[in-house]
Amino acid sequence: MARTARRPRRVVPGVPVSPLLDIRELVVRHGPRTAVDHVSFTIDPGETLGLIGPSGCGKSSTAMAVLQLRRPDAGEVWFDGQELTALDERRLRPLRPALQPVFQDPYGSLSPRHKISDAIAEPLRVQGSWDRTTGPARVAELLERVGLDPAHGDRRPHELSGGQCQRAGIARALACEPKLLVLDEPVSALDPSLRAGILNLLAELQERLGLGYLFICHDMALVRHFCDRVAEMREGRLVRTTAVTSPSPPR
Ligand SMILES: Nc1ncnc2c1ncn2[C@@H]1O[C@H](COP(=O)(O)OP(=O)(O)OP(=O)(O)O)[C@@H](O)[C@H]1O
Repeated sequence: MARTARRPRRVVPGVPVSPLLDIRELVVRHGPRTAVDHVSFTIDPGETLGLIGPSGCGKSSTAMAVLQLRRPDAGEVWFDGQELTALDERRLRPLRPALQPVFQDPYGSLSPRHKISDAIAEPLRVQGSWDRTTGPARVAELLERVGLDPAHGDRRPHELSGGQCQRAGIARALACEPKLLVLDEPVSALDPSLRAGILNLLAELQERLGLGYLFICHDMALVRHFCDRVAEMREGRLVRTTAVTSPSPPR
């Protein structure tokens, strides 16, 4: 894998940073099975926390609860100073755009029937920020921001490569002006030659926009390469959280 820029976070000494995301004693059950068992962690603005562990240890269940796509069975999710777990759906709705997922399967995250430009415009329409005059230029700007030609907006997902499609998915997430991206194995389905490009894009967006990332992954080398801290899960529990002190050597 080509070298990916992991830049040190801009932290002003002596100035405390309030966490963007604060997960407290999170519990998610699927029927009798406890998938997430009293998990706690924080993510600061501009920070990347890697969440790693074997298949079935509860990473995606944690992600779904963070996104509030699955309400947890116990525990608290605090985001940007608000307790999401205390809000009903009506009060949660305006906060949802700030928490955006990017999933593993780039084709599965976009409707096969719709043009890429429509997929990116949809969150703008839903939020009521779509304007027929300025909207298309905003979509073009988002496509350019993720390294796509605005002409790609006229294509459908199957007419793009996996890497281009993942970039379009990221553009759609950015349309919501998020503060946190939940990246669930965002490069695992991609050809290794495309992975560094997506990771570099994510690093650049984080630098520019100060986004927090929850980066879910199976691959410890990749997590150490890309993240500021690493949280390890086993059988639903968080077994350790460690800071990544120095970037892994180039391969
Ligand atoms: N909708 C569901 N219904 C029932 N059980 C589920 C459901 N989703 C997950 N599980 C179970 O909960 C446990 C945790 O699954 P989860 O998908 O969160 O783990 P994961 O670490 O993300 O796994 P992977 O890396 O394979 O995606 C597993 O035992 C899984 O079988």
